[in-house]
Amino acid sequence: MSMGNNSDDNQELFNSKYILTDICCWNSVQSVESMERIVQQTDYDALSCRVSAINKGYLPSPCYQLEKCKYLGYKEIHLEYLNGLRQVSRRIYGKVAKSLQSSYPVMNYGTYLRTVSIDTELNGILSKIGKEQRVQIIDLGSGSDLRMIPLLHNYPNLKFIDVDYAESTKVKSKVLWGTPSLRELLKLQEPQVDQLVRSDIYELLSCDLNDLNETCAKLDEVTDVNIPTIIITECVLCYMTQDTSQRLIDRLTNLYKIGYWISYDPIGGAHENDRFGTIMQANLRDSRSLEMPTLMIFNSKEKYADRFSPLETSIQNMWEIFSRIPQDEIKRLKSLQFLDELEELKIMQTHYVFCKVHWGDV
Ligand SMILES: C[S@@+](CC[C@H](N)C(=O)[O-])C[C@H]1O[C@@H](n2cnc3c(N)ncnc32)[C@H](O)[C@@H]1O
Repeated sequence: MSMGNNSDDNQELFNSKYILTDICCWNSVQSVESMERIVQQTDYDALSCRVSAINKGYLPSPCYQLEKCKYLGYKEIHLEYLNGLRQVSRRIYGKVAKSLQSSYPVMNYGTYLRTVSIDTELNGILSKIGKEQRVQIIDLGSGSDLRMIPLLHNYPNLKFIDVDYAESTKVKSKVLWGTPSLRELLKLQEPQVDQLVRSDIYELLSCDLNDLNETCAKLDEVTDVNIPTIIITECVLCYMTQDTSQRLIDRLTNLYKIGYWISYDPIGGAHENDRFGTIMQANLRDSRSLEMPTLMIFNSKEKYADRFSPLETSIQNMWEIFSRIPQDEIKRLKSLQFLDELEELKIMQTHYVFCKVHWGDV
């Protein structure tokens, strides 16, 4: 078994606490809403988790994000975005603020781990490519993520494309445009009626990733298939079906000649006594009518990575990544909040994976 302690007691703890709050921070049953809207709302959780990790000092990480990635103004960018969001939508801001109230240390650790892992990997790839040749990042299901801002600042040869449902991109577009500092950092042009903000270095695309033709047609307009391309799916493939996610992977890894894919997702757990995935699915279904169709299909690291076969792939669970954090950084993390649930952190983080894929040269 890959995940250590798996007792019923621990699973019940998860049932009552972490699984519910990790993905689903408010409890209203939303059976009347379409699945698209329900999935789209998971971005508010991701944003509130990030803001919580910033408020408590987990992010930005001095050794990973500041020293290695040279991210400047990380906290300020997020607080400005949050302020902008309050102007654009009191409803969404209220949801984000509400879920901030239920942020546990294990969740802050989880947000820290996923964020620094992706940022460090992105920085490593971009440094390897250098600043001479053009490169592009496509963040599929980007939600409110703001990592394009420090990356675009540090890499003048980079173009960044954020992709999400129309509702998400509309809100993000309004917030970015309505916040002068962010507008300036991204060199944004004023959006035309019914259009999204854009600039030479940044594109915000609205499309449903399940609609492959629409997605490829829109990407075709703003990307170059011949330059190195980094694709990010952070907590996104888990909301798609096996078929549609596989078709997306196959199509994009064929389309872009030189590519890197960074994917982060939960996995259900493969051991026969492992109830993490089934409890998570039940909680999501009951509390939000939300489905993760492949959680139990790609339930191990090996099965998750297999989706990218035969490409060069490496995959780790987040507990493995946690175990390699330098002692100084661990000491810093421990000073932020009292974490008495190390076993729970281990169970949770062995059920999240960080997958890196590469194809073509460079
Ligand atoms: C849990 S949030 C993660 C947001 C961001 N990647 C992050 O980690 O902060 C999932 C995001 O994926 C988007 N998403 C999921 N399925 C999608 C689809 N079929 N088409 C477009 N966006 C999708 C949602 O709208 C949401 O913004």
